[in-house]
Amino acid sequence: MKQIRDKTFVPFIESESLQNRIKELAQEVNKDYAGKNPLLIGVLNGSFMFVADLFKSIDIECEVTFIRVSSYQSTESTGKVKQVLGLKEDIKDRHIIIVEDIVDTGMTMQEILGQLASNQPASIKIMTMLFKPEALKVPLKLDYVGFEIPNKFVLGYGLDYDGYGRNTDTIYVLKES
Ligand SMILES: O=P(O)(O)OC[C@H]1O[C@H](OP(=O)(O)OP(=O)(O)O)[C@H](O)[C@@H]1O
Ligand code: HPA
Repeated sequence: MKQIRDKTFVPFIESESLQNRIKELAQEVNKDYAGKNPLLIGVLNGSFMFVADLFKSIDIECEVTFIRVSSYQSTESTGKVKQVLGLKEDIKDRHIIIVEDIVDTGMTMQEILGQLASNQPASIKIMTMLFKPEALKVPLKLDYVGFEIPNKFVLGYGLDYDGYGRNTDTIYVLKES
């Protein structure tokens, strides 16, 4: 069990399962993007651990960068998605893979997609480590999904509760009271 502020979390996805799945996702990228020099765009903060582990298992020519968007406070979405910040690279005619830790309502990803698509990339695909199908509020095609999970608040391996709890190699879920 793990206590973060006022909430208790229990183990949900162990490190070994996570790492095995990440290696499989990297193999898919190696196969799908050979010779295409893709640009991985990680969405900060949550994706930083996932991107780091994924990137180490990608062995084709490939670049990585990060953008920032913040929409969550506490354990519920505020529904307000801010602007995408920090993209310095020219993505025109590039093959883009957006890498997220989690797609929950999908609002963040919808906003990112819209803003990146307006820069005329050659292609855009989405990779997310976790996906909550029951929480999705907007139509989204997710190209690479690590794990589909129930609509429960999760923590760890980059995911936070009010900024805390990101620093674990296991993913935890909020304990039912
Ligand atoms: O599908 P949605 O309902 O839009 O939620 C997903 C977003 O929420 C989290 O980010 P958050 O805004 O918490 O910022 P953080 O990555 O800095 O923790 C997560 O990293 C996604 O970006
Ligand atoms: O379940 C979650 N946990 C942490 N951050 C999140 N951002 C969207 N959903 C979640």
